[in-house]
Amino acid sequence: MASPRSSWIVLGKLGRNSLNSLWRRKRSMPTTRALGMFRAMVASLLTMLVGSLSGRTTSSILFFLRIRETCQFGLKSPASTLTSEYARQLRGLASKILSALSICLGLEEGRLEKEVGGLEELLLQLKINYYPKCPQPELALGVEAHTDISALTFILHNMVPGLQLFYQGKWVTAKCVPNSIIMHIGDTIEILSNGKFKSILHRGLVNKEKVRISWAVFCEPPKDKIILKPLPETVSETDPPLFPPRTFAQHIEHKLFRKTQDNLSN
Ligand SMILES: O=C(O)CCC(=O)C(=O)O
Ligand SMILES: [Fe+2]
Repeated sequence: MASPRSSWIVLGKLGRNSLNSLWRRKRSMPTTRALGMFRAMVASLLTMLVGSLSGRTTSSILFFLRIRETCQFGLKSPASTLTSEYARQLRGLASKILSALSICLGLEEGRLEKEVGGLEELLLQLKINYYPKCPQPELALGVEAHTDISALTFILHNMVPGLQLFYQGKWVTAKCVPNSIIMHIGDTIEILSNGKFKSILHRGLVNKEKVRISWAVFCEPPKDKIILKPLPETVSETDPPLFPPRTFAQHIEHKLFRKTQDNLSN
């Protein structure tokens, strides 16, 4: 496997070159998709601009891509080959981790993998987070506290601290360990395991001196095909189901609705 270090260099290049490449290839793409991508990028850049003009330093999602689409765009650069290789390797890693988690739950090895859609349906999505430098980091928040909706999330970053995890009632800054990859368990696994594995609450902070960039790959089940609910083996009389059955799409909707309600009541 390409080492995490070489992978983030490559992904960094992808982040920098993607606007140009997409512009160049825009004509050969279906118009609606090209427009969609373009709008998303303009929105991200505007967020950055408004943030810096108003003195409010925000983090920006600079880019949001499906890895499979990246490959289909056929970006003719070493980034395209390495990015798809990175996706392929991550997919293998996800399988191994899902096997280990299944065994921990007393399930058959391939069970969780099957429950999240198997090889065919599990979707890998890449999101690049760009955190601008901020002279007063205590007044700004990059990515607000959340849990990931994914089954698993894999993160590489440019070795600038900023990721924090809510652990034992406190925010703890994740160490920057060279040549390592960060993995989160997301809501999907929390639901299937009936809360035996926790989807970790985390956030991203801006840094006073350095730009921070992170590349997060979310491994997600299909939106509508699968009903997510605690697996029967994880439920008992003393361990009743903690989550109602919902598709992934319904789970996202439920989270957004809850967030809106929370905001309204604050
Ligand atoms: O920037 C990071 O390290 C984490 C970002 C994150 O939590 C996310 O994109 O969901
Ligand atoms: Fe996250």
